Amino acid sequence: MSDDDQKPEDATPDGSEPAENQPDGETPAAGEGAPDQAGLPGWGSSDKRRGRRSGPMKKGGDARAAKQMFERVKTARGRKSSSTRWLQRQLNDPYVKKAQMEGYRSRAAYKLLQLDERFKLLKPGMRVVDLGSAPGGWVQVALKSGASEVVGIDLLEMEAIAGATLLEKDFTDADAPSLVKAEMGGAADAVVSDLAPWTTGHKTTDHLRIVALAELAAHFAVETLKPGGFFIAKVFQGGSDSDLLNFLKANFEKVRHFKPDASRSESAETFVVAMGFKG
Ligand SMILES: C[S@@+](CC[C@H](N)C(=O)[O-])C[C@H]1O[C@@H](n2cnc3c(N)ncnc32)[C@H](O)[C@@H]1O
Repeated sequence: MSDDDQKPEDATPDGSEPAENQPDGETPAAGEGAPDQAGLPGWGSSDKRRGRRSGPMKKGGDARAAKQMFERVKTARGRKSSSTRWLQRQLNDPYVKKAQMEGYRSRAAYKLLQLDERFKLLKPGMRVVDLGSAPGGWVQVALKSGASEVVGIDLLEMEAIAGATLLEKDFTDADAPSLVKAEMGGAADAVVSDLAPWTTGHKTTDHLRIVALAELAAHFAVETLKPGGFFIAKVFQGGSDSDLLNFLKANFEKVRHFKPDASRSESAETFVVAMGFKG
């Protein structure tokens, strides 16, 4: 695989963060346009979002506002310090604010937008499968790009999005791929996967779990895509996923790695993008 597209400054080593019991690299945006976090099982409990460092404070008014937020967070009773760190990071994350302002359900939306900006993937009329779709940021991006059909699947319940079919199901269930295909009712132009297991903080374990999901997604893509279609999957940097890469290279014209700016630099996540499905 060519790493031409990999930004070296983002190549943080795995395990640079303390143990976290949360899907790596993404959390839903709070506030307007975002689902009520408490209403999302798994995502809803801030106790599950642990161990993140906050970003740097901004100068001027933003800094004052951030400090007020920080103090409010700091003095909250009964909240674990890990939850306070998560909340503090959320409050200071520019992509969380942008998602709230622009009506995206998650800051993850900007990852797909930036992947699309880099590789020019999404086109009007496309049929898109979104694996690990909750709370729905990528679904929104696909629909905004003019997708004619979007089918999303997630372990978590998702609030409906007009124009999309959303399945609440474990994608690793034996019948999940056929259910998604049945909902599509035909071949797809794109299979995108932001699937992220809860991380344990153990580098090797986390890497193996995310690669297993990415491999499952890749095999599904090869069974589902039209010739010329594309596949995106979240993976972790710094591990050996040569089986996945060899599989993608054998089935697609071009395979690249790319870490969008919206992917936090301290997160080990990156994305593999496979274009031009050979059919
Ligand atoms: C990073 S989040 C996805 C964010 C989404 N792309 C967005 O834009 O809102 C990862 C999602 O993968 C889901 N997930 C993890 N393992 C899964 C599985 N086995 N089956 C279905 N969904 C899974 C999690 O529930 C979580 O919602």
